[in-house]
Amino acid sequence: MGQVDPAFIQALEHRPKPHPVSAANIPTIDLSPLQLPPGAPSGLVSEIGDACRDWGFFQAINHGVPSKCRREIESASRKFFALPKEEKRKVGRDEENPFGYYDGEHTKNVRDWKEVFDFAVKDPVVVPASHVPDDVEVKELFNKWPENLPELREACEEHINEMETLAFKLLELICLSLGLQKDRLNGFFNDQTSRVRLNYYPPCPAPHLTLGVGRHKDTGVLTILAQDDVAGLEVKRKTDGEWILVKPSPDAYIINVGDIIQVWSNDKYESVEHRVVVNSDKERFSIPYFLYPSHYTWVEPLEELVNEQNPARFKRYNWGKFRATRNRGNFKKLDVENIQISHFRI
Ligand SMILES: O=C(O)CCC(=O)C(=O)O
Ligand SMILES: [Fe+2]
Repeated sequence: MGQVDPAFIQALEHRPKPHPVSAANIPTIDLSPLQLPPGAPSGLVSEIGDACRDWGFFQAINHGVPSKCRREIESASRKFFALPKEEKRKVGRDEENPFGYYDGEHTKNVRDWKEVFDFAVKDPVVVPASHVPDDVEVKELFNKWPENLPELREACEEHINEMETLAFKLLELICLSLGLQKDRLNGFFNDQTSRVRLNYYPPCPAPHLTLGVGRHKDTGVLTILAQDDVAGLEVKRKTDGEWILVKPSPDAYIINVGDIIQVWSNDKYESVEHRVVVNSDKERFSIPYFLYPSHYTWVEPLEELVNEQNPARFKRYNWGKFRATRNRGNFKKLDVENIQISHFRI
């Protein structure tokens, strides 16, 4: 324990189990029916609906993303994190702009054993100037790219294009599975605030005491994650609360529904807790793409999905202000719990 700063040490009940459950796995869904002509019969929509309802997570194969694109961003990410700290800090995150490199993130007030590099899908992206509810001012945020690694920017921009296509296909499938028109949600993304994170989890001398990312739920609409061949992601199984280690599968993407889908669907699809365990000898890389709506979106249960028998379970909240409030907590340790959708529960 002496080797690790106490800021990283998890409370006893949150430490990783020595023998995680890995016999079970999240559902695997073959997306190749998306290549069929429209209207062709397939069980895809109900498979997606079942996975979203029962797990909140699934693994997508035959997703149509070229493996070259995946290899290029993975390789550029490795090169970036291998740079000296001073180089990485040249594109460091600051209180004004949350994009770029950062190695001090806290999840639920415990420091994560990781380094990250964040960038927005739209550059610049428009967000609220502050978390203060009455402040209507907005600001533009620009991505920061390392000058000495131009291939990082190229690979990331290619990745964004591929992920965007996949994200909107998945969103259509999720809409259909909820009985909605397939484009029902598209209007929320006109000024989308989506972002991508490169995660680097260095080997850790005390993996039994720390986490790469503490338990959390993703705040956005959905997340598309590329993980490398080192296991680390654990998903909380809905049936019994057990942490399930997701087995890496080359080329697959791991999809999970975020808090916004939970609210839109009025709890039909829950945003499920997950975390990342680290290990003492292997480094691990992962790349989540977080699909986020326009900052001015008011998130609330969709009117088609509420009625007298099933009234709205959440009050509406403003997405941009929610994120701005959350970003304060990620940047420094706060004395209060981070903002959660549960605070808007009716
Ligand atoms: O690294 C992973 O496998 C997951 C990371 C994650 O959950 C996140 O960044 O929100
Ligand atoms: Fe996450």
